[in-house]
Amino acid sequence: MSSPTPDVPASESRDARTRQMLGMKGADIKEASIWKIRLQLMKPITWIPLMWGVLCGAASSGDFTWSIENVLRSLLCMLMSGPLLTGYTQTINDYYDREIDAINEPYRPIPSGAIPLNQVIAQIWILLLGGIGVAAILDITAGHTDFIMTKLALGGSFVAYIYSAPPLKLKQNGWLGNYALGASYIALPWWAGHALYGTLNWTIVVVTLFYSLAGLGIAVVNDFKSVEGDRELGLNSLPVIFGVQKAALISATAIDVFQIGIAVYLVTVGEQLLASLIVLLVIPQITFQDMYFLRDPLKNDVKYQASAQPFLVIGMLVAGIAMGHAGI
Ligand SMILES: C/C(=C\COP(=O)(O)OP(=O)(O)O)CCC[C@H](C)CCC[C@H](C)CCCC(C)C
Repeated sequence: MSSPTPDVPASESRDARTRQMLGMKGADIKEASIWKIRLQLMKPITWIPLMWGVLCGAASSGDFTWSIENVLRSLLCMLMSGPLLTGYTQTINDYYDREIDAINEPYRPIPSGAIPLNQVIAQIWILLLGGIGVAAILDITAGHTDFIMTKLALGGSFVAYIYSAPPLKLKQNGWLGNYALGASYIALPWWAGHALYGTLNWTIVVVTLFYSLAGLGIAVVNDFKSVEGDRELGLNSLPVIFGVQKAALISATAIDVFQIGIAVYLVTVGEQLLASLIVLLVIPQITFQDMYFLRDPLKNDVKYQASAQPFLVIGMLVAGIAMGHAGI
């Protein structure tokens, strides 16, 4: 084990290492193995929502049963959506952001020169092909003749590409970029989980795209950390377009209204009990918005996410179970 950098306190150095392993911001560490650098590029912390989305989809299919085979297939699907395809997404995002990062976060793996560009490109291809390959394996083992998992993996990878790469670079547009983010964290893995066990249908597609508008609200919360930089670089995030306070209100409204919208929909399909549970799970989120986020979005964005998000993600699973139960 290497010792902490001499002029940095041990606890700070440990914190930087943990941040590096998870791919969080503030991972400013000088010496690390190339594998840790590769992992840092893949930002493991961001895999979690996409892996969770697969569970929600499996639940909404109504056809998941607890067998070793099904558990293994779920794990394979999570490997595809998390480490492989989200890892690809994050690596390609850092690749196309390398010039901006050289100004804002020069210690990141690419601008700091910790990994050569040709190795980054190789990593992008390996993760992309790995993700598509696993999707094809899932299709073959599930007997899908329409190769739905492969199509979803290809579609998701394409969205990830246009999110980060010019000329479209969706992330430059506050609405489009954040909706793409919301949909890829809620709808896409949900469809994958659903299609793995059942048949993906238009109702599930439309309902989860509606749910993704709550994801848009969540994605906006992440824009408060970089308002000044985004303004200077011409990135039209919602806080840049509307100002901090109004953008926070839009974000909180989207988060609450679209979750409640899902609860209303569930009532219409006869799932009153689980719909009420979703409404109950929105209440603490509103409380944290009032306590932290709306009072000072710039200071409390991370604290708000950490406090409120668990209630949103539990609500997603409840919605998945309700849809499965209603036979949608
Ligand atoms: C790169 C992403 C977010 C980072 O954005 P940003 O540049 O603002 O953040 P940094 O400050 O950290 O640089 C995520 C983008 C997600 C993308 C729109 C689509 C992802 C697609 C899925 C990975 C595909 C999954 C398909 C599967 C489940 C079938």
